[in-house]
Amino acid sequence: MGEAPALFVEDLLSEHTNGFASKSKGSQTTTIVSDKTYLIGGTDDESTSTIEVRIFDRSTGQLIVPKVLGTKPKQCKGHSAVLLNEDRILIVKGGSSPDDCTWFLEVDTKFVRQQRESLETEVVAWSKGIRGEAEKPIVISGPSGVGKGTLIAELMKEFPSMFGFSVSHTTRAPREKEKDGVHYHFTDRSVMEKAIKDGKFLEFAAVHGNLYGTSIEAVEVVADEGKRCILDIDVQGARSVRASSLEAIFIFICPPSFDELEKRLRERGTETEEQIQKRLRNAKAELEQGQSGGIFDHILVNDDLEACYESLKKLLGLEGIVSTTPKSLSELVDLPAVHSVLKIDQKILINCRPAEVEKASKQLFVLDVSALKGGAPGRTRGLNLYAVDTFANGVDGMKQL
Ligand SMILES: Nc1nc2c(ncn2[C@@H]2O[C@H](COP(=O)(O)OP(=O)(O)O)[C@@H](O)[C@H]2O)c(=O)[nH]1
Ligand SMILES: Nc1ncnc2c1ncn2[C@@H]1O[C@H](COP(=O)(O)OP(=O)(O)O)[C@@H](O)[C@H]1O
Repeated sequence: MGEAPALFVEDLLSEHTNGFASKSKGSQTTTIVSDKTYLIGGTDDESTSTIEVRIFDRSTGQLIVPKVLGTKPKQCKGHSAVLLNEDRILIVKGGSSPDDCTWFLEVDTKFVRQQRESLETEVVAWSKGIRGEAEKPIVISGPSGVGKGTLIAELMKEFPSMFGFSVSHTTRAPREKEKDGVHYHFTDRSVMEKAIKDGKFLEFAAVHGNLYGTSIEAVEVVADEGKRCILDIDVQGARSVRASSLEAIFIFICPPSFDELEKRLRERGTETEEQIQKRLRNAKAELEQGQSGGIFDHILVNDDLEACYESLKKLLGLEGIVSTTPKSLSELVDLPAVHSVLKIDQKILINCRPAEVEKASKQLFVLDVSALKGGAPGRTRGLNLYAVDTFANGVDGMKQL
């Protein structure tokens, strides 16, 4: 009996690895997607702290260094690569913590195709894999002074472990109480324009005479904390996000009347008269566009603040929910550097060599990728990782991590 399950898996792997998974040589993997070969990691340049990507185009014989979007994964001791659905490569990092071991290199997803067209160059995008059901981001729009910031602040105060704010970049000057990196990343126009050109932004728009934009990193930072992302962006930005591959819930906030909007804006006391006039002029168009359909899933009227906040909580399914702390992943084992992977339908078997594993009972993991959601820009959600206990007397059972 003894080693049977482990041997069985080894046999499967040695028989099929070349057919399903990528070839691995040292710390580099090569994955073939139509006429391109993706070379991941293993560059001779010791100075890079992240996993590098190059593409060998077999039709032209050229080696291309693509534009890489998204936060790159940090170097690791060894990784495996598996092609999924012809549009993304799953990377399983060895020697990495459980919350950093699964990454996706998107090579032909909708987002990558869009970016390839707009940046007119070869593009790939990294997206970190997140286990479990992280909820869709929430986009909140509405005219200046309607109460977006107030409602978001209440939500974050009541559910601090559930929501995280996407900190936008802007070229406008900070208000007295605004902090750089908390309310906005206050930026020079030339710096922001360059970052936009480099593909670092999910969306951007000129609003009230300034440039505002959501960086890909702003959304990723929130997902990495295991939180649901809230974006406070204008109608043009909401339209861009709607057209992008970021799945989100879109909410438009309306004032009870135009006079009330003007009153709130004046009483806030953060703008000059000229700025107030500009914001009120723009509010007319925003209200028309916001309510005309096509962009927003929900429209809320912010008349009485408490009533509006309750409606917001209701549509987000938060009624009667008490804030919880995210589950800690620290008790899970790290994947060893030496491991092999095998794709069977939508399940990836990750086999860890017994000698490398601290706990011999956890030498086989199953990564279920059948319910993937999201992806670049942002994280890939819905991963399911199980450890299969392979004790001496056989497969002992599956334990969800
Ligand atoms: N498109 C876009 N709009 C943004 C972004 N950040 C903020 N905005 C919008 O820019 C507008 C002006 O924001 P702000 O100057 O903070 O003024 P406020 O709306 O009066 O508080 C608002 O409609 C915001 O929703 C962003 O990253 N992208
Ligand atoms: N329902 C409401 N009734 C009265 N005042 C409100 C209400 N909601 C927000 N306010 C106030 O209106 C002003 C503008 O709100 P704010 O959240 O800054 O708007 P926005 O972020 O949409 O520009 C603030 O002074 C805020 O305290």
